[in-house]
Amino acid sequence: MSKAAEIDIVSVSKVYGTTTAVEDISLKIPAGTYCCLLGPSGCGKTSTLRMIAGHESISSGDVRLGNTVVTDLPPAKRGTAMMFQSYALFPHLDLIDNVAFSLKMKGVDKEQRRAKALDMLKLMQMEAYATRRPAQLSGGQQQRVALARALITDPEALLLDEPLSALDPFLKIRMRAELKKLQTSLGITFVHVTHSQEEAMALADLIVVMNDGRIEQAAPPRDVFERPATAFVARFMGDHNVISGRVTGNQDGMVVFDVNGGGSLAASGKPQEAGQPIDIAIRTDHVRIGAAASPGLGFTGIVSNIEYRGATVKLSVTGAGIGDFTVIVDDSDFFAKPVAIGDAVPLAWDPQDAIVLGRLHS
Ligand SMILES: Nc1ncnc2c1ncn2[C@@H]1O[C@H](COP(=O)(O)OP(=O)(O)OP(=O)(O)O)[C@@H](O)[C@H]1O
Repeated sequence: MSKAAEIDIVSVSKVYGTTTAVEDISLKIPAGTYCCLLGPSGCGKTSTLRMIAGHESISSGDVRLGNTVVTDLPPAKRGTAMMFQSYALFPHLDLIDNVAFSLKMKGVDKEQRRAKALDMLKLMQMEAYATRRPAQLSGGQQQRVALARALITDPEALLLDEPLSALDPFLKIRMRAELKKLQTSLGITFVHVTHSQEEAMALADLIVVMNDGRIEQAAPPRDVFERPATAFVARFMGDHNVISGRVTGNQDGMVVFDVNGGGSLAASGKPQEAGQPIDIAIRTDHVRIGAAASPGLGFTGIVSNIEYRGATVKLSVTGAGIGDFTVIVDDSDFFAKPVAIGDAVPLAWDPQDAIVLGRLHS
């Protein structure tokens, strides 16, 4: 196996006619990282992946793989391999010939390429199916063959475009674990495009959250979840309340702000100028039912919905200019002191749990 390479994306943009799909992004993906490009449909993640692969031209900027600038190199000369969403297997070829295909293109002789293809099928535990055709395989097996085919060139980086989206939910979780294991054992750089935050959290060493052609945050999963950089990231990752308002002052290391059309709250963050717009995030599971310890660290709202989820209960609350606030409480806490729809409940949180968010697009 070849070694992993760092991928360095330097001020890269992609313009299709009048659409800017990717706008001046810079990103370093360290060698051997499992990186997930995460974001909603149309945010530019596939375009970014295809520019790394060389399947899409780069409108401006550079991509470097290891020490080589690959911006103008064709896909086969980059040291990357791509696995497509649909797997793109050839229906008329058996698995050996499917896997051996790129070696055939490179002019490797038949015996040698078939032997290597069999090795790759062994790596993916598919050697018993070597003479079958793709249509005779399950979705998960087809995916393994597609992986074998991508890995046969000993790439320094494997690029995966929504690799799990064609699988049923059960298989998705199983293949997710297999992808992670494969990346760990090969040690090469993986870049995996997904719109599922759950998938990205489960797999990635580095999550790159994209929105509207730009990078909102690039950080390890726990940082992205615990310290979302922007309101977009907090909302996209889920399990956070985002509250917007305008700064009124700074007190005791807290920024004090008026909620749009509501009361006054405080959040941990650097001092800000009065009148500035502000967004803060509070994790839904870090909110308590009870009185706030000091002003600005809670509000009283009306329960608008209650959902039982087994281990937890989800409360929807409105109040103090906050239209839609979610509280996740442990089932035992909830049932020890249940509340009902229409009840007024005091909610509170600790100072460090109200985080001031950055504003990328303002
Ligand atoms: N070949 C193309 N020609 C014109 N516009 C394109 C082309 N490919 C992508 N786009 C546009 O560029 C933007 C980003 O697309 P891209 O496929 O990179 O996003 P994505 O985040 O991968 O979305 P999805 O998850 O839906 O694949 C979108 O607005 C899309 O319509």
